[in-house]
Amino acid sequence: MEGALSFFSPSPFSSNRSNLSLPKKPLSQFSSSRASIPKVSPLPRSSKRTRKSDVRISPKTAERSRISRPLDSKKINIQKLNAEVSPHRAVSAVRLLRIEQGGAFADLLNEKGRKAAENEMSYVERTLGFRTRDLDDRDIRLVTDVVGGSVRWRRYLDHLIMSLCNKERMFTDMEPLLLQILRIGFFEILKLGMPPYAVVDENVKLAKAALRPGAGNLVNAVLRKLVSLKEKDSLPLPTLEGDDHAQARALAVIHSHPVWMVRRWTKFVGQEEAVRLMNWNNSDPCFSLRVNTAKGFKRVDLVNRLEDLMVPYELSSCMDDFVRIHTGMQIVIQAGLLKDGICSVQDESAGLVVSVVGPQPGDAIIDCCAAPGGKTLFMASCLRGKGTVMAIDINRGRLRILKEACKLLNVTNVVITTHADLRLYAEKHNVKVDKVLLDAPCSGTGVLSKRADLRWNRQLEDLEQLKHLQDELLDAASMLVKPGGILVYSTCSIDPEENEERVAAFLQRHPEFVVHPVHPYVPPDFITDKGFFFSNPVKHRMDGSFAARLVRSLDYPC
Ligand SMILES: C[S@@+](CC[C@H](N)C(=O)[O-])C[C@H]1O[C@@H](n2cnc3c(N)ncnc32)[C@H](O)[C@@H]1O
Repeated sequence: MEGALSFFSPSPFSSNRSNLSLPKKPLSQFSSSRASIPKVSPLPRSSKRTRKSDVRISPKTAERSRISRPLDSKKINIQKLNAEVSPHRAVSAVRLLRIEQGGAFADLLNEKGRKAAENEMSYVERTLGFRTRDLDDRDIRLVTDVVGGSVRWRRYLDHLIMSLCNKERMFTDMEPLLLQILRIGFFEILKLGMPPYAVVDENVKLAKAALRPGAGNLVNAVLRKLVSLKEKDSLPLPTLEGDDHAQARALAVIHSHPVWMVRRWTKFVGQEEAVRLMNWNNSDPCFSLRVNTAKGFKRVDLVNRLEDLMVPYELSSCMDDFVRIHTGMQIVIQAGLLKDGICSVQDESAGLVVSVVGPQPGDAIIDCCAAPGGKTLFMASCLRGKGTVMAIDINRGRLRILKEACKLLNVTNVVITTHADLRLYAEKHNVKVDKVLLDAPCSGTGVLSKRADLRWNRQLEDLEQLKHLQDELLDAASMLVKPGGILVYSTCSIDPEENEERVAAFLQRHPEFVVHPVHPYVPPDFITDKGFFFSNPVKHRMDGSFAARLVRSLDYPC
């Protein structure tokens, strides 16, 4: 579970649709050609070939699209400015292209907001050969919404795009940039409710400028077809019919998830609950802030700052140091609340896992898979300067982020970082401590609302590998627990095979451990009948997390 705000963590920008200020021009100004919707027909063979070469990115553009260091903004040639194309669409299209090529995350604009925006524009220039005007705050919000949303709704959008192309080949052969532009247009019309003809017009302009006039015509035709079908309320979406598999496929399109996830959740919790979960995953993420007590701040200080900034908040009902905000994260960032170490972005579910560990001043704790450090930092602040948290992680880059965060939050005096593979570390070192947290690598199915692209990066086959790794890491972590000490196993997965089943398998292999029910540590609403902690995204309106508290018996020799 990644609780700390970092480049790897979810974008802190709340996707706040109610804050969207839609294009201010009257509709009529955008709808230059409301004439009949051209039919998108397959091209004749000969012209198709011509067109195909036409639609491919030229070698020069392809070269530009190669992902490398962004240009120095000072060297930018003003002649490359294209004032016609809307900045958020150009940036979104290039960003989506980079995500597809594996060169970027969906959650893009972190606390370095302005700098990130400048970098994004450099990528636009490299890829498209022109810049647009700079992104303003509204554009940044739009990029966040459009990129996150287009990634999240990809299966749904692609189903519709494919249905509106007359031939499947036309969709499968579509050049990547053109596909991104169509996804943006479909998402803006169907999910952001932007004025449709403005969306058509603007995306046509982008396609013409970024590709060629023909691509603009195609975007025009397909988007207008969409607008017409939407107006008639007859979008070509699958219906819930047939056997379980057919229904899962239909749900996977309608709610834009992988079929395997739909099938799995339907099996575990039933179709209705699976649909609720998918709706949650598709909803705008809500963020929580943890006040940094290690720097002497109290929750009331954070609340006062939020009130000054007019950011609406809710006090967490289950965690004293936390507040929830649904909107206004960008304001929080710009006001420097994170940069100044007043608070961190951390989901309450991650905070509750720390409650299960129950760190007390004077404890010696090992956080086995610690980076980027959300839980390490919270545990460290609970120690109030007495005791230690050893933060182990195999990933050097993520560990570096953790170290920086320790400095920012003033907890370097109690945190020791160790770059190691936990399995090797546990074998080589005879260290035994009071409390060990293993926040294991997992499928992340509890955090899909915040991690827009995660659902597409996970395969069913990954589960087997993950389960194997989780078992190995549990065995290693158990070696670091002193007799009478505590081992907390946690994940940000909602899958029983990564949670209860891993604990059951561990207890079979390690009779020296028993389950210690989590009743004293978290509210009753979060406790399973086996005494584990579990936050259910639908029920608790937070990320899904699991934690088991295991105690090493005093009677077994180490
Ligand atoms: C779920 S994340 C941990 C999130 C972290 N606990 C937090 O709250 O910010 C899992 C971490 O396990 C680390 N990891 C994976 N395999 C590991 C291994 N063999 N030894 C140590 N760390 C490992 C990954 O690098 C990743 O940072």
